[in-house]
Amino acid sequence: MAHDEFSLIRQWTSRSDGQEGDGLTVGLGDDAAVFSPSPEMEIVACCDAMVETVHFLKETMRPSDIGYKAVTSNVSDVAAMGGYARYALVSIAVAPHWTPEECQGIYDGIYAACDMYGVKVIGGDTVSAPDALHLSVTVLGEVEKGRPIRRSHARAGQAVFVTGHVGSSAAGLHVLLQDRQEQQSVTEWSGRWAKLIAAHQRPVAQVKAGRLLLESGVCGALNDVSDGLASELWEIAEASSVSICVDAALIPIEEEARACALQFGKDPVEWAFYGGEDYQLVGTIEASEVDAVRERFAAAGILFSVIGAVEAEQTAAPKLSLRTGESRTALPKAGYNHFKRRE
Ligand SMILES: Nc1ncnc2c1ncn2[C@@H]1O[C@H](COP(=O)(O)OP(=O)(O)O)[C@@H](O)[C@H]1O
Ligand SMILES: Cc1ncc(C[n+]2csc(CCOP(=O)(O)OP(=O)(O)O)c2C)c(N)n1
Ligand SMILES: [Mg+2]
Ligand SMILES: [Mg+2]
Ligand SMILES: [Mg+2]
Repeated sequence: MAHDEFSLIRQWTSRSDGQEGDGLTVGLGDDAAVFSPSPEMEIVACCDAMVETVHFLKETMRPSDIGYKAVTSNVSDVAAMGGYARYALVSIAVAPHWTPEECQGIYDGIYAACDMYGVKVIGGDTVSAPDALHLSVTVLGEVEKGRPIRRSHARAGQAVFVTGHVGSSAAGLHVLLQDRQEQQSVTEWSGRWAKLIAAHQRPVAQVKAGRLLLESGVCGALNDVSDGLASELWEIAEASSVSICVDAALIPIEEEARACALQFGKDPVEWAFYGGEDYQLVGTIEASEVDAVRERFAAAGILFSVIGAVEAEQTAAPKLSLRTGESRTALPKAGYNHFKRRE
């Protein structure tokens, strides 16, 4: 890119001009940003990166999708603590095969997601990279003091639930990668699998669900689904020293994902447990409060499915098991893992 980084930064981030106010005393443009959290709240901080070839290819994501999803995955982590996001810091390392226009597209997606979640971009970093684009986003959010929802707070007897559908993003990715093999372009896919492709490219963080769960006061543990349902449930079970049993028939899998799996000879339950990137919330609630929580979710128009139960830890029994009819099988601790790939 034959540009200097200073003019590029100005170009990409001009939408952050004049953003001071409402707790932000120094916005983007100085050495660092300065802000105060709202009274009665504490700060929630997280950071997720996206790397070309690992998290996306030019064939699977438009530039704006990359920016949008990088913000979403962070807002989703804040939602999984019961909080809401307020500020974002964006670090981008640009490889030579990315044009300034494509990078502008990434920022269009970043700002689109930030507008949607009420987040201000207050800083970042711009550097060059030799061979792949890296995008790292840090989000700072807020949650009521002393009330963040922890993944270690699942208790035996609680019900296990998940919001929305799981497995759709993996289905969309499968279609996109199939498409790539057939040398088509992402933009040509608007037909049959559009919903699944959108689930992969433009996931939605479940902020409202997280807030609702915090306000209910009956949520035990909570995680967001980035690596797959199995991995997230394992994390909850390990952190809480409990066992979890889920029922295969109760896993909310979209009709389109089932049809897609059928077409490509894949297993939709496998996508749900081991696919990842759904950014739904999975957690536990007091069993006696299931109906009340279900009603709150219905009123908010959010899909809420009870999928299993928390059990006391038993050394001989598996941490995570799947009930299919009368039989019960152990679910391995697998899912997306950066250094260990599933066959
Ligand atoms: N390189 C790192 N340095 C410091 N902390 C990290 C690093 N990578 C991950 N973490 C922390 O480890 C925990 C688990 O990370 P991760 O599995 O990526 O969570 P998630 O799936 O929710 O994004 C988080 O608290 C995260 O902030
Ligand atoms: C080209 C391509 N191949 C594979 C994937 C699948 N994939 C990449 S990373 C990932 C897991 C989520 O990313 P991670 O960095 O682990 O996020 P975190 O768990 O930290 O939120 C998945 C399912 C993808 N999105 N794109
Ligand atoms: Mg992470
Ligand atoms: Mg998470
Ligand atoms: Mg991960």
